Amino acid sequence: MTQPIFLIGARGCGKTTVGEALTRACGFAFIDTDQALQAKAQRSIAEIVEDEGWSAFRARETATLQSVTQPATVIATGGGIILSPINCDFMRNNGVVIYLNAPVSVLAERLEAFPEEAQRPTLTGKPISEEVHEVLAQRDALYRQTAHHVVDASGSPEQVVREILTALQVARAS
Ligand SMILES: Nc1ncnc2c1ncn2[C@@H]1O[C@H](COP(=O)(O)OP(=O)(O)OP(=O)(O)O)[C@@H](O)[C@H]1O
Ligand SMILES: O=C(O)C1=C[C@@H](O)[C@@H](O)[C@H](O)C1
Ligand SMILES: [Mg+2]
Repeated sequence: MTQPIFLIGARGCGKTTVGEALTRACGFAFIDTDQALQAKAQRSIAEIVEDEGWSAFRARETATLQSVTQPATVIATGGGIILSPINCDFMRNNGVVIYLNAPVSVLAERLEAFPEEAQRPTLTGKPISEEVHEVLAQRDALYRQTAHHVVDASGSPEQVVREILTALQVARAS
């Protein structure tokens, strides 16, 4: 299989961390849309949002997703990639989409330990755990609708990689 693998899910579910580990396990290349977008703009996401607003960031995100997609690549996306139906259709039609699903408590704990505000400017103005709860409630159904596979992302990165590989093997065998 050389179809691109798209990792989707909430901030802190581990798309970047698990994506890097997954590439080592399956020999694919790795691309992260947040990192590619910031490198091209030569600005952080917080700076882009402050200068241009969220809708301009979202337009850049769609362009980035399309430009980085290629075979044999694991693509870690931004947490809000599913807000655009264009992105959802694009990922479903051009690869395998995996939702890294983790409970609010796990997400909030990780984000509180490593907030990385330059990449994750606030979405609601609320404290992290409140924001994670509110945003996941709005987006969980979108992640599920877009994904071909839902994987438990609350374990270690190595465990999550194993779960992804199992989901892909089961899908290939059936
Ligand atoms: N499976 C895991 N076990 C323990 N810690 C993890 C795991 N996955 C990620 N982390 C930690 O949680 C933090 C957030 O992870 P990461 O940046 O990979 O999330 P993300 O899904 O890419 O978030 P974003 O949507 O903001 O890009 C990092 O500090 C990372 O080390
Ligand atoms: O959840 C979100 O809407 C975001 C998540 C991050 O990965 C970045 O893409 C950006 O901070 C927006
Ligand atoms: Mg990330």
